Amino acid sequence: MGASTNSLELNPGPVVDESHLFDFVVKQGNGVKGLADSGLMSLPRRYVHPPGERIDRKQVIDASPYLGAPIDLSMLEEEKNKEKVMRDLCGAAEKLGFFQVVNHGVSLEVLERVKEAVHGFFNLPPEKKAGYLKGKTPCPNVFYGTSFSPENEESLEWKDYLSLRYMNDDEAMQFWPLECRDAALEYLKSANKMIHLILSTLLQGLGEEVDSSAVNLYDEDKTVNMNFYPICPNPELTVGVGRHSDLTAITVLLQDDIGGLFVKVEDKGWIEIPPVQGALVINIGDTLEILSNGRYKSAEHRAIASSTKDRVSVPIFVTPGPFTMIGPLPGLAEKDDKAVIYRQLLFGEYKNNFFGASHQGKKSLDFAKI
Ligand SMILES: O=C(O)CCC(=O)C(=O)O
Ligand SMILES: [Fe+2]
Repeated sequence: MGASTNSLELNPGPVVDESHLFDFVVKQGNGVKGLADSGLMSLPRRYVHPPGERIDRKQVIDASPYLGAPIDLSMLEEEKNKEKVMRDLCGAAEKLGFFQVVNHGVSLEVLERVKEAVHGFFNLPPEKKAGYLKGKTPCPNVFYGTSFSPENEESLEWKDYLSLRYMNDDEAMQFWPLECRDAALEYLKSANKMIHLILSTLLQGLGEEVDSSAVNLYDEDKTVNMNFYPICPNPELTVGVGRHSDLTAITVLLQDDIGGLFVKVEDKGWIEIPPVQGALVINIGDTLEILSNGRYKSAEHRAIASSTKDRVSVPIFVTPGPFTMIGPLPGLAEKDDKAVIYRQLLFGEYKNNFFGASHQGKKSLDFAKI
C-alpha cells in the first residue's frame, strides 16, 4: 500500500488517533474501504456502537410469520389474479412495510451488472473516488461519502456510498462515474415501470378519493445509491447502516447474496430479509407513511457488514420533488376512523430535516407529526 493511500498509522488494536482517523476516512475520502485495505485487525473505537444498537444474530426472530413469499408482479396484468396481488401488496405495506417482488421487469443480467459496477467503482484508487466528495464533485447530484452523516454521529457506520440523483440523461452521461454509469442508468430505467406500478397500486389501495395519476407527483425524483460495506474485522460490534427509516415514498433495494438486512417487527423483534436471487426488496418510506396517515408502515431497518466478503446493495430512493406538499391524503383519516397524525409540509423541508440528523430509528417522522 502506497504512502499516499495510507497516511494512517494502523497499529492493530482498537484505539487509533481519533482525529487522524476521521481525516483519513471522511475528509481525505479513503472511506472505510481504505481502512479495511490497510490491514486493520480490529475495529477502531469510533466504529464501536453501544450494545443496544448492535445486531445480535442470536436475537433475530423467524421471518416467516411476517414476511410473505416474494410477490409475482406479472400477475397484476392478469385479470383473474390482479385483485389478490393488489391485496398482497397493500397488506404487506400495512403490516411490515417490507416485501420482495419477482417478475418485476428488471432482468437478471441488469441486476448482475449493477452489482459488479458497485465493486468496480469502490475498487478504484482512493484519490479517484475522492474526486466525487461533496465540495469537490463537479456535479452536486453525484457524490461519494462514508457513514450517513459523519459530522453528526457519535459512532460511525461501516459503509461507503456513491449517490447518483437522476436529473436527465445528458447530466448522467457527463457526470456519473464511467465505472458504473451505464449499469446504473440501465438499472434505473428498467425499474421505472415497476416503480410506477407499485406506487399506483399502493395509492389506489388507499381508496377512491385518491386519483391514481397522483403517482406522478410522488415518484418524480429518483436517486440510485451504491452502498459498499467492506469486509469488517468485527461486524458484530458495529453497524453497516444504523436503525433508520427511509425518507422515500418507496425504496427499491437490490442486495447481493451475502445477507445482513434486518427489519423491525413492532413489539416483536428483528427479522432478516433473506437474499433471493433475482428478487428486489421494496420498502415503504416516511413519505408514504405520511400520505397514508400511518396506514402504510415505513419500517425501521438496518444492515450489517460481513467479516469475510465485501457486501453491496443498490437502493433506488423514490421521492416527490422538493416543492410537492406531503401530508395525509384527504378523507383518509375519517375513512380509517383515526385522528390526523401528520401535518402538511413541503417534501423539501422534510428532506432537509432528514439529512440534518444522524440515524435514530423512526425519529425522522416526528418532524411531520402534528
Ligand atoms: O444495504 C442494505 O441492505 C440497506 C441499505 C439501506 O437501508 C439504505 O441505503 O437506506
Ligand atoms: Fe434504508
